[in-house]
Amino acid sequence: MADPLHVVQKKPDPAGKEKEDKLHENLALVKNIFVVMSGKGGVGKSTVAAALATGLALRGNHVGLADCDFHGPSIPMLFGISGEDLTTAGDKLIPARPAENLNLGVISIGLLLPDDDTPVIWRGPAKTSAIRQFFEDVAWGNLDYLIIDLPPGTGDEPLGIMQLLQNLNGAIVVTIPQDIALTSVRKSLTFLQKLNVKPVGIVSNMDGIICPHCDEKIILFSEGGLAKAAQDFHTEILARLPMDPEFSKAQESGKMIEWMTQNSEWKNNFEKVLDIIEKTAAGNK
Ligand SMILES: Nc1ncnc2c1ncn2[C@@H]1O[C@H](COP(=O)(O)OP(=O)(O)OP(=O)(O)O)[C@@H](O)[C@H]1O
Repeated sequence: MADPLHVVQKKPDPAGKEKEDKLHENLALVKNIFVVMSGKGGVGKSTVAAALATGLALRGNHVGLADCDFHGPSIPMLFGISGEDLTTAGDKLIPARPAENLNLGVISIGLLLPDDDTPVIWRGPAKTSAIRQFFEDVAWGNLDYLIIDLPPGTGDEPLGIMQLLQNLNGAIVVTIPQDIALTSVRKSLTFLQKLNVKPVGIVSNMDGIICPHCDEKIILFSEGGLAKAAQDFHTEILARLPMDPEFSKAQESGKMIEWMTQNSEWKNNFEKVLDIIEKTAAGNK
Protein backbone atom coordinates (compact mmCIF):
# COMPACT_ATOMS: atom_id res chain seq x y z
CA MET A 1 0.00 0.00 0.00
CA ALA A 2 1.28 3.50 -0.83
CA ASP A 3 2.67 5.33 2.19
CA PRO A 4 0.38 8.34 2.80
CA LEU A 5 3.43 10.27 4.01
CA HIS A 6 5.53 9.33 0.96
CA VAL A 7 6.19 13.03 0.42
CA VAL A 8 8.40 12.88 3.52
CA GLN A 9 10.90 10.70 1.76
CA LYS A 10 11.18 12.87 -1.36
CA LYS A 11 14.64 14.05 -2.37
CA PRO A 12 15.45 17.72 -1.63
CA ASP A 13 14.94 20.02 -4.59
CA PRO A 14 18.34 21.69 -5.33
CA ALA A 15 16.55 24.80 -6.65
CA GLY A 16 14.90 25.25 -3.27
CA LYS A 17 18.19 25.08 -1.37
CA GLU A 18 18.72 28.83 -1.31
CA LYS A 19 15.29 29.33 0.22
CA GLU A 20 16.00 26.63 2.84
CA ASP A 21 19.28 28.32 3.72
CA LYS A 22 17.53 31.67 4.22
CA LEU A 23 14.98 30.10 6.54
CA HIS A 24 17.54 28.20 8.60
CA GLU A 25 19.79 31.24 8.77
CA ASN A 26 16.89 33.25 10.22
CA LEU A 27 16.29 30.57 12.86
CA ALA A 28 19.98 30.07 13.60
CA LEU A 29 19.75 31.66 17.06
CA VAL A 30 16.69 29.65 18.10
CA LYS A 31 17.92 26.99 20.51
CA ASN A 32 14.84 24.76 20.82
CA ILE A 33 11.71 24.28 18.71
CA PHE A 34 8.66 22.39 19.96
CA VAL A 35 5.37 21.92 18.12
CA VAL A 36 1.95 21.53 19.71
CA MET A 37 -0.46 19.39 17.71
CA SER A 38 -3.83 17.67 18.01
CA GLY A 39 -5.63 15.13 15.90
CA LYS A 40 -8.96 16.87 16.41
CA GLY A 41 -9.91 20.55 16.46
CA GLY A 42 -11.23 22.35 19.54
CA VAL A 43 -9.50 20.22 22.18
CA GLY A 44 -7.29 23.02 23.57
CA LYS A 45 -4.21 22.91 21.34
CA SER A 46 -3.87 26.71 21.12
CA THR A 47 -4.56 26.97 24.85
CA VAL A 48 -1.71 24.56 25.61
CA ALA A 49 0.66 26.25 23.09
CA ALA A 50 -0.04 29.67 24.65
CA ALA A 51 0.33 28.32 28.21
CA LEU A 52 3.59 26.62 27.26
CA ALA A 53 5.08 29.78 25.75
CA THR A 54 3.89 31.92 28.69
CA GLY A 55 5.03 29.46 31.35
CA LEU A 56 8.50 29.15 29.82
CA ALA A 57 8.80 32.93 29.56
CA LEU A 58 7.69 33.32 33.20
CA ARG A 59 10.54 30.94 34.10
CA GLY A 60 12.98 33.47 32.62
CA ASN A 61 13.38 32.09 29.09
CA HIS A 62 13.30 34.07 25.83
CA VAL A 63 10.32 32.60 23.98
CA GLY A 64 8.64 32.96 20.58
CA LEU A 65 5.15 31.69 19.81
CA ALA A 66 4.12 31.12 16.17
CA ASP A 67 0.40 30.55 15.69
CA CYS A 68 0.25 28.62 12.41
CA ASP A 69 -3.40 27.65 12.79
CA PHE A 70 -4.87 29.40 9.74
CA HIS A 71 -8.47 28.48 10.32
CA GLY A 72 -8.74 29.23 14.02
CA PRO A 73 -6.03 31.77 14.89
CA SER A 74 -7.14 32.22 18.50
CA ILE A 75 -3.76 33.15 20.02
CA PRO A 76 -4.16 36.98 19.66
CA MET A 77 -7.39 36.83 21.68
CA LEU A 78 -5.73 34.87 24.51
CA PHE A 79 -3.12 37.62 24.95
CA GLY A 80 -5.36 40.58 24.11
CA ILE A 81 -3.12 41.66 21.21
CA SER A 82 -3.93 42.90 17.70
CA GLY A 83 -2.20 43.76 14.43
CA GLU A 84 -1.42 47.20 15.89
CA ASP A 85 1.08 45.52 18.22
CA LEU A 86 3.24 44.43 15.27
CA THR A 87 6.18 46.55 14.14
CA THR A 88 8.87 46.15 11.51
CA ALA A 89 12.65 46.56 11.40
CA GLY A 90 14.03 46.78 7.88
CA ASP A 91 12.33 43.99 5.94
CA LYS A 92 11.60 41.90 9.05
CA LEU A 93 8.45 41.73 11.10
CA ILE A 94 8.91 42.10 14.87
CA PRO A 95 6.70 39.75 16.94
CA ALA A 96 4.05 41.36 19.16
CA ARG A 97 4.96 41.60 22.87
CA PRO A 98 1.92 40.86 25.07
CA ALA A 99 3.74 42.12 28.21
CA GLU A 100 6.65 44.53 28.50
CA ASN A 101 8.31 42.67 31.37
CA LEU A 102 8.17 39.24 29.69
CA ASN A 103 10.48 37.97 26.95
CA LEU A 104 7.65 36.61 24.87
CA GLY A 105 7.07 37.45 21.18
CA VAL A 106 3.97 36.34 19.30
CA ILE A 107 3.18 36.00 15.60
CA SER A 108 -0.20 34.84 14.35
CA ILE A 109 -2.01 34.93 11.05
CA GLY A 110 -4.79 36.54 13.14
CA LEU A 111 -2.54 39.61 13.64
CA LEU A 112 -2.28 40.06 9.88
CA LEU A 113 -5.97 39.83 8.98
CA PRO A 114 -7.95 43.10 8.67
CA ASP A 115 -10.59 42.02 11.22
CA ASP A 116 -11.86 39.02 13.23
CA ASP A 117 -14.59 38.28 10.69
CA THR A 118 -12.21 37.70 7.78
CA PRO A 119 -11.57 34.00 7.14
CA VAL A 120 -8.37 32.72 5.56
CA ILE A 121 -9.42 31.33 2.19
CA TRP A 122 -6.00 30.82 0.64
CA ARG A 123 -5.25 27.56 -1.07
CA GLY A 124 -2.37 25.26 -0.10
CA PRO A 125 0.57 26.96 -1.88
CA ALA A 126 -0.37 30.44 -0.57
CA LYS A 127 -0.60 29.04 2.96
CA THR A 128 2.77 27.32 2.62
CA SER A 129 4.35 30.53 1.44
CA ALA A 130 2.79 32.53 4.32
CA ILE A 131 4.05 29.97 6.85
CA ARG A 132 7.51 30.09 5.32
CA GLN A 133 7.45 33.87 5.90
CA PHE A 134 6.67 33.26 9.58
CA PHE A 135 10.02 31.56 9.89
CA GLU A 136 11.99 33.48 7.26
CA ASP A 137 10.85 37.09 7.56
CA VAL A 138 10.15 37.44 11.28
CA ALA A 139 12.95 38.74 13.49
CA TRP A 140 12.83 35.91 16.04
CA GLY A 141 16.38 36.67 17.16
CA ASN A 142 17.95 34.89 20.07
CA LEU A 143 15.38 32.49 21.55
CA ASP A 144 15.56 29.72 24.11
CA TYR A 145 12.29 28.32 22.77
CA LEU A 146 10.11 28.69 19.69
CA ILE A 147 6.69 27.14 20.28
CA ILE A 148 4.58 26.36 17.24
CA ASP A 149 0.81 26.01 17.34
CA LEU A 150 0.13 23.70 14.38
CA PRO A 151 -3.15 23.46 12.47
CA PRO A 152 -5.22 20.50 13.75
CA GLY A 153 -4.93 17.06 12.14
CA THR A 154 -2.21 15.24 10.28
CA GLY A 155 -2.80 16.62 6.79
CA ASP A 156 -0.80 18.70 4.34
CA GLU A 157 -0.59 21.83 6.51
CA PRO A 158 1.06 20.37 9.65
CA LEU A 159 3.17 18.14 7.41
CA GLY A 160 4.39 21.10 5.33
CA ILE A 161 5.30 23.10 8.43
CA MET A 162 7.19 20.25 10.06
CA GLN A 163 9.12 19.61 6.87
CA LEU A 164 10.20 23.26 6.77
CA LEU A 165 11.75 23.04 10.22
CA GLN A 166 14.87 21.06 10.85
CA ASN A 167 15.97 19.86 14.25
CA LEU A 168 12.61 19.92 15.97
CA ASN A 169 13.15 18.96 19.62
CA GLY A 170 9.78 17.32 19.93
CA ALA A 171 5.99 17.52 19.85
CA ILE A 172 3.22 17.64 22.40
CA VAL A 173 -0.04 16.00 21.43
CA VAL A 174 -3.15 17.58 22.97
CA THR A 175 -6.40 15.67 23.29
CA ILE A 176 -9.52 15.32 25.38
CA PRO A 177 -9.87 12.06 27.31
CA GLN A 178 -12.57 10.58 25.12
CA ASP A 179 -12.43 7.32 23.20
CA ILE A 180 -13.70 9.09 20.07
CA ALA A 181 -10.55 11.27 20.15
CA LEU A 182 -8.27 8.28 20.65
CA THR A 183 -7.99 7.34 16.98
CA SER A 184 -6.76 10.81 16.16
CA VAL A 185 -4.22 10.68 19.02
CA ARG A 186 -2.85 7.40 17.66
CA LYS A 187 -2.74 8.95 14.16
CA SER A 188 -0.83 11.96 15.50
CA LEU A 189 1.68 9.68 17.22
CA THR A 190 2.13 7.60 14.04
CA PHE A 191 2.61 10.84 12.09
CA LEU A 192 5.40 11.87 14.49
CA GLN A 193 6.99 8.43 14.23
CA LYS A 194 7.07 8.69 10.41
CA LEU A 195 8.60 12.15 10.59
CA ASN A 196 11.13 11.04 13.19
CA VAL A 197 9.97 13.68 15.66
CA LYS A 198 10.08 12.83 19.37
CA PRO A 199 6.64 12.76 21.05
CA VAL A 200 7.38 14.54 24.32
CA GLY A 201 4.03 13.37 25.61
CA ILE A 202 0.26 13.67 25.60
CA VAL A 203 -1.67 16.42 27.39
CA SER A 204 -5.19 15.45 28.35
CA ASN A 205 -7.20 18.68 28.45
CA MET A 206 -10.80 19.15 29.62
CA ASP A 207 -10.07 16.13 31.80
CA GLY A 208 -12.99 16.39 34.21
CA ILE A 209 -14.47 19.48 35.81
CA ILE A 210 -14.23 20.48 39.46
CA CYS A 211 -17.68 20.98 41.02
CA PRO A 212 -17.77 24.58 42.33
CA HIS A 213 -20.01 23.45 45.24
CA CYS A 214 -18.27 20.36 46.62
CA ASP A 215 -14.83 20.39 44.89
CA GLU A 216 -15.45 16.82 43.63
CA LYS A 217 -14.06 16.08 40.18
CA ILE A 218 -16.80 15.26 37.68
CA ILE A 219 -15.68 13.03 34.82
CA LEU A 220 -17.07 14.36 31.54
CA PHE A 221 -15.94 11.82 28.96
CA SER A 222 -15.45 8.07 28.96
CA GLU A 223 -11.83 7.19 28.42
CA GLY A 224 -10.07 3.89 28.27
CA GLY A 225 -7.35 3.82 25.70
CA LEU A 226 -5.26 6.94 26.30
CA ALA A 227 -2.80 5.32 28.69
CA LYS A 228 -2.44 2.36 26.32
CA ALA A 229 -1.80 4.68 23.35
CA ALA A 230 0.95 6.39 25.38
CA GLN A 231 2.46 3.02 26.25
CA ASP A 232 2.24 1.68 22.66
CA PHE A 233 4.11 4.73 21.35
CA HIS A 234 6.66 4.80 24.19
CA THR A 235 5.51 8.13 25.50
CA GLU A 236 3.52 9.32 28.52
CA ILE A 237 0.51 11.35 29.61
CA LEU A 238 2.24 14.51 30.80
CA ALA A 239 -0.71 16.14 32.53
CA ARG A 240 -4.45 15.91 33.08
CA LEU A 241 -5.90 19.42 32.98
CA PRO A 242 -9.47 20.02 34.14
CA MET A 243 -12.06 22.09 32.36
CA ASP A 244 -12.29 25.37 34.24
CA PRO A 245 -14.91 28.00 33.38
CA GLU A 246 -12.67 30.65 34.99
CA PHE A 247 -9.91 29.76 32.52
CA SER A 248 -12.30 30.11 29.63
CA LYS A 249 -13.27 33.60 30.90
CA ALA A 250 -9.60 34.55 31.37
CA GLN A 251 -8.84 33.51 27.79
CA GLU A 252 -11.74 35.45 26.34
CA SER A 253 -10.55 38.59 28.09
CA GLY A 254 -6.93 38.24 26.98
CA LYS A 255 -5.65 37.33 30.45
CA MET A 256 -3.45 34.34 29.62
CA ILE A 257 -0.39 35.78 31.36
CA GLU A 258 -2.32 36.63 34.54
CA TRP A 259 -3.83 33.11 34.51
CA MET A 260 -0.38 31.54 34.39
CA THR A 261 0.76 33.51 37.43
CA GLN A 262 -2.14 32.42 39.65
CA ASN A 263 -2.82 29.13 41.38
CA SER A 264 -5.41 26.79 39.88
CA GLU A 265 -5.55 23.04 39.40
CA TRP A 266 -5.11 23.60 35.64
CA LYS A 267 -2.02 25.76 36.03
CA ASN A 268 -0.51 23.69 38.84
CA ASN A 269 -0.90 20.45 36.84
CA PHE A 270 0.60 22.21 33.81
CA GLU A 271 3.88 22.86 35.64
CA LYS A 272 4.89 19.26 34.91
CA VAL A 273 4.62 19.95 31.15
CA LEU A 274 6.97 22.92 31.57
CA ASP A 275 9.40 20.78 33.60
CA ILE A 276 9.49 18.07 30.93
CA ILE A 277 9.95 20.56 28.08
CA GLU A 278 12.91 22.14 29.90
CA LYS A 279 14.32 18.67 30.65
CA THR A 280 13.92 17.55 27.02
CA ALA A 281 15.60 20.73 25.79
CA ALA A 282 18.49 20.24 28.21
CA GLY A 283 18.83 16.61 27.08
CA ASN A 284 19.05 17.67 23.45
CA LYS A 285 22.09 19.87 24.08
N1 LIG B 1 -9.30 23.48 30.27
C1 LIG B 1 -10.15 24.36 29.73
N2 LIG B 1 -11.13 24.90 30.50
C2 LIG B 1 -12.04 25.75 29.96
N3 LIG B 1 -12.05 26.13 28.65
C3 LIG B 1 -11.09 25.62 27.86
C4 LIG B 1 -10.11 24.72 28.35
N4 LIG B 1 -9.30 24.38 27.31
C5 LIG B 1 -9.74 25.05 26.23
N5 LIG B 1 -10.82 25.79 26.55
C6 LIG B 1 -11.65 26.60 25.64
O1 LIG B 1 -12.06 25.71 24.58
C7 LIG B 1 -12.04 26.40 23.33
C8 LIG B 1 -11.13 25.68 22.36
O2 LIG B 1 -9.78 25.79 22.82
P1 LIG B 1 -8.56 26.02 21.81
O3 LIG B 1 -8.85 27.15 20.87
O4 LIG B 1 -7.33 26.09 22.62
O5 LIG B 1 -8.63 24.65 21.01
P2 LIG B 1 -7.87 24.22 19.67
O6 LIG B 1 -7.67 22.76 19.79
O7 LIG B 1 -6.68 25.07 19.47
O8 LIG B 1 -8.96 24.56 18.58
P3 LIG B 1 -8.75 24.76 17.00
O9 LIG B 1 -8.81 23.41 16.44
O10 LIG B 1 -9.93 25.61 16.64
O11 LIG B 1 -7.45 25.44 16.78
C9 LIG B 1 -11.61 27.82 23.62
O12 LIG B 1 -12.77 28.61 23.72
C10 LIG B 1 -10.91 27.75 24.99
O13 LIG B 1 -11.06 28.94 25.73
